[in-house]
Amino acid sequence: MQIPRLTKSIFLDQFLYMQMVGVVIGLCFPHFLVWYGFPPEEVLTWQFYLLTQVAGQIVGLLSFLMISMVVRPHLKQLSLKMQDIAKGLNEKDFLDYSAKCNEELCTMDVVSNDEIGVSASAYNQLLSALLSAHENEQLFNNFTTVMSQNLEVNALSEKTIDLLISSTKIEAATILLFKNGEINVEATQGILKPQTLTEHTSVLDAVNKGKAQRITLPKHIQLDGVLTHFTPTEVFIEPIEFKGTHLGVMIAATGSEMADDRTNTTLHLFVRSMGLALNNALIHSKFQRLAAYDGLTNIYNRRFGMARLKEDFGRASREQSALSVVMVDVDHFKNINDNYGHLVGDKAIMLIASILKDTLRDGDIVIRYGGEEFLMILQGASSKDAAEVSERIRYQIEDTVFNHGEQQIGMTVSIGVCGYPETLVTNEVLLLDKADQALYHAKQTGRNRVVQFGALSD
Ligand SMILES: Nc1nc2c(ncn2[C@@H]2O[C@H](COP(=O)(O)OP(=O)(O)OP(=O)(O)O)[C@@H](O)[C@H]2O)c(=O)[nH]1
Repeated sequence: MQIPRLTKSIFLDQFLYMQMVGVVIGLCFPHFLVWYGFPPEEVLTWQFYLLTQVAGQIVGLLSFLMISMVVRPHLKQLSLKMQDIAKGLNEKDFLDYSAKCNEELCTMDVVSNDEIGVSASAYNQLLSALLSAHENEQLFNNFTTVMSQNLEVNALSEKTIDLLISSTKIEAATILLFKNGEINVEATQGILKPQTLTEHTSVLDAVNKGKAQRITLPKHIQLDGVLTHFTPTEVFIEPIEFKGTHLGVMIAATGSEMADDRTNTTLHLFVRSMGLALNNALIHSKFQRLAAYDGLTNIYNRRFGMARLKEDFGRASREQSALSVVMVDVDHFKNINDNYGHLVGDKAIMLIASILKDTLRDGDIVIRYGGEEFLMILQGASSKDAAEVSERIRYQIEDTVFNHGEQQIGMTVSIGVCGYPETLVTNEVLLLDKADQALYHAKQTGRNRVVQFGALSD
C-alpha cells in the first residue's frame, strides 16, 4: 500500500503522519477510558483532551526521532558512498579512486536482513562489479596499446605474455609460431624447455587443426620440473588463428590457483585479438626482409647496407673504435656470363655470397653492393685484421671449384680494404670511396689480390 506523499521529504512526511496519528490517539483515548470504566465527567473534559493531545504529539515525535536515528545513518552512509563513486567516475582517472578503495573506505556494512541490508549488499556487489569492469577496461586498453605499438612479432609476443602474467592467474606462458614450415618458440616465460612443446601432440593439434585444449591437473599429480618450475593446476593450449589460417599456439599454465572468470576471459580475448596483430607483424617482417635483402643471394642489399654502414660509422667515430670496409669484386665475371650464360653466372654469384657469409664473424655483415661486387663491414677490425680476413677469402675462392655439369669453373676476386680511424675520414661514403680506390688498384695491378688503402697512400 502506498501512502500519499505530502512533501518532498520522506522523513518530513513520516513526521507529519506521526503527528496525525498523535491527534487521532489523543481524540480516541478519553473515549477508550470511558468504555473501560472511567467516569465521563472526569475524562471527557477539555483539560483531559488537551493532555491526551500533548501525549499523542510527544509519542509521534519520539517515534519520528527513533526512526530517524535508526534508519537515517544507514541511508546517509549509502548516499555518501554513492556520491564518492559518482565523483570517482567523473574524475578523469578512475584508477586513483579504485586504488584508494579498500573495504573500510568503500564498502557498506550489511547490518540487517531487511531492505536496508539488501540495499547495502547490492551496493557492495555493484561496486565490486564496477571496479572489476574498470580493471578489465584498463587491461584491454594496455593490450590494445601493446598490439598497436609493436610491429615486431617477437616484441608483440613477449609483451602479450608479460601482460597476461601480470594481470591474471596465469603464471607461465609460451607463444609458438608457425613459420616457414616450422614451429618456433617466439616468446616464453616460466615454461621449462619450451622447445620440447613444439613436438607435443596437443600442441600440434592446436597448430594444425586449430583445436583448443584445457587440461586440469588433479592436486595429487605432481608435474614439478616437467612443464613449469611450479606445480600447475591448469594448462591451456589455445590456437592462434587469423581468418582460418593457423598462425601458432599459446600455451599458458596457472599456478596454485585455478583460472577465474577474469583469467578465462582475458586469455581468450588476448588469443583472439593476437591473430590479427600477429598476422600484421608477420606481414611487416616479410616486407622488412624484402626491403633489406637481395633476392638472388639472400644477403643484405645495398640500400640496407648503406644505412647500416652509416650507423656503424657514426658509432665508430663517436667511440673512436675501429671499423673496416672490404670491397670484393669477381674478376672477369663477364667471361662466365659470356661462356656459360647468365643463369650459371647467377649461381656463381650465389656461391661467392655464401663463401663470404660463412667467413664472417657474428656482428660483421656482407652486402651485395652491385652485380658481382660485394661489401663487407667488419666492426672492431683494423685495416690489418680486415686484410687478413680478405686474404683468407681470396684464397678460399681461388681454391673453390664451381661445378657446372661436366665443367669446372674457377673464379678469383680482387679486394680493396680501408680501415677507420687509421684512414681518418669524416663520413662513411669517403671510407667506401677509399676502399673502392684500393679495389681499383688491385684490379689494375693484376687482379686476384688484396690491397689496403693505407698501403696505397704510403
Ligand atoms: N649472371 C649475372 N651477371 C651479372 C649480374 N650482375 C652483373 N652481372 C654481370 O657482371 C659483369 C660485370 O662485368 P664487368 O663490370 O665488365 O667486370 P668483370 O667482367 O668482372 O671484369 P673485372 O671486374 O674488370 O675483373 C657484367 O657482364 C654484368 O652483366 C647478375 O646478377 N647476374
